Amino acid sequence: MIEDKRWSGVYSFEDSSFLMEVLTELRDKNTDSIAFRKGLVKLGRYMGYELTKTMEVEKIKVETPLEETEGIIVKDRKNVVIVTVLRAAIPLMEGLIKVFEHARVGIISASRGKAPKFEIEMNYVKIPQIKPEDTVIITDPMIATGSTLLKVIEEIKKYGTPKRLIVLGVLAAPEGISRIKEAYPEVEIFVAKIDRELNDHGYILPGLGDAGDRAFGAPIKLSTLPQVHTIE
Ligand SMILES: O=P(O)(O)OC[C@H]1O[C@H](OP(=O)(O)OP(=O)(O)O)[C@H](O)[C@@H]1O
Ligand SMILES: O=c1cc[nH]c(=O)[nH]1
Ligand SMILES: [Mg+2]
Repeated sequence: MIEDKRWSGVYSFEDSSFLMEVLTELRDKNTDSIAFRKGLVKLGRYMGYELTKTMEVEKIKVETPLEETEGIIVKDRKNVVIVTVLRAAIPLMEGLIKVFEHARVGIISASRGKAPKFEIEMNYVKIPQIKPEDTVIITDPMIATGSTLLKVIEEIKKYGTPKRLIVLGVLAAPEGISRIKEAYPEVEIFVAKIDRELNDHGYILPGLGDAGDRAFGAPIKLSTLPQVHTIE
């Protein structure tokens, strides 16, 4: 993992050829949604594993069948709250929870409106109580304008003050990172890669497109459905 010099507490995994290969598959426009979801699960799992390297460990004694020896436990692994931002973070969370199997899980729905306002609709929030010993990991694959995460972090803070507040994503734009770090300097950000910029519609370049749509298919507005059935 590499700390980006432009901010403090912002890390990418560009030094991991394995993670960069998974990211390359996600970027590819020909990758279908099955492979896309699998890629996100993989990234969640292996970025979660990398994250454990930043956690406090405690030395313990362990009895093998033959003799006593030294071992360790990663203390903070047991005090994790994963907050999943719908929709695109679902597969990422599936991978992450394999590393943090004790995690309590919060779910927040967030949907970003169109440019230039990027208003965030957030109407489903279920978050467990956050304790001082907790590490909160917010999972959202894309940090674009940062509007979604600013609103999500503001909400999460109502549930308690954790030991660490971490954002774990796949791609980020510098604009989004700067907005989050300005508002919440204590938040740590871990992403597979920091991309170049945003386009006029708020999409990350070179990016991977709309993560939610690529993982689950593009939603349609009910009003555009042909009225083939009537419900009596
Ligand atoms: O940093 P921002 O500019 O706020 O954009 C990032 C958000 O956009 C996407 O969600 P989207 O609103 O597309 O919802 P979806 O996951 O249901 O597709 C993505 O999953 C982030 O939550
Ligand atoms: O590039 C982007 C920006 C926001 N949300 C996405 O899914 N992709
Ligand atoms: Mg989307």
